[in-house]
Amino acid sequence: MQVEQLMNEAKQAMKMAYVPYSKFPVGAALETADGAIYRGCNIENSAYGLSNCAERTAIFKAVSEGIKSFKSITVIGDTDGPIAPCGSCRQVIAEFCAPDMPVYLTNLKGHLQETTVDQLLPGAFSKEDLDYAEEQL
Ligand SMILES: O=c1ccn([C@H]2C[C@H](O)[C@@H](CO)O2)c(=O)[nH]1
Ligand SMILES: [Zn+2]
Repeated sequence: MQVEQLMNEAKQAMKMAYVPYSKFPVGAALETADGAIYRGCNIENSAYGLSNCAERTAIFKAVSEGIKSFKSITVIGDTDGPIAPCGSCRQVIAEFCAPDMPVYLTNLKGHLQETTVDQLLPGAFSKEDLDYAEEQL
């Protein structure tokens, strides 16, 4: 799918954000291997720490429906430059997406930064680390 279309999907998702505390809506559009789109928004809670980011909402929606193969993720917020995903989302993206998968970071001004999963979180802790430790037992 064209990046302009992905940005529009993410922008539509942003409208669904539940952000009474931060008033900072974020939207994400996760493109599956089959070309389907899972939208995600941030969903906050009065117990602030329970808030879920847009990126993780999109990924958890897809994974909960049995989809674990992805082509790209696009994230949008009303930031000065391209939005920066938080550390938790970088780790969750690294869990399900290939290191070379494109990540499109955007904002309402239309700025676009194309990066990759590995660039977002170099040296991510992963399942392979756990597998290795288990082999040593
Ligand atoms: O990439 C980002 C950055 C922030 N947030 C959310 C978390 C919280 O709801 C609000 C302010 O941090 O924005 C996201 O959803 N994605
Ligand atoms: Zn996050």
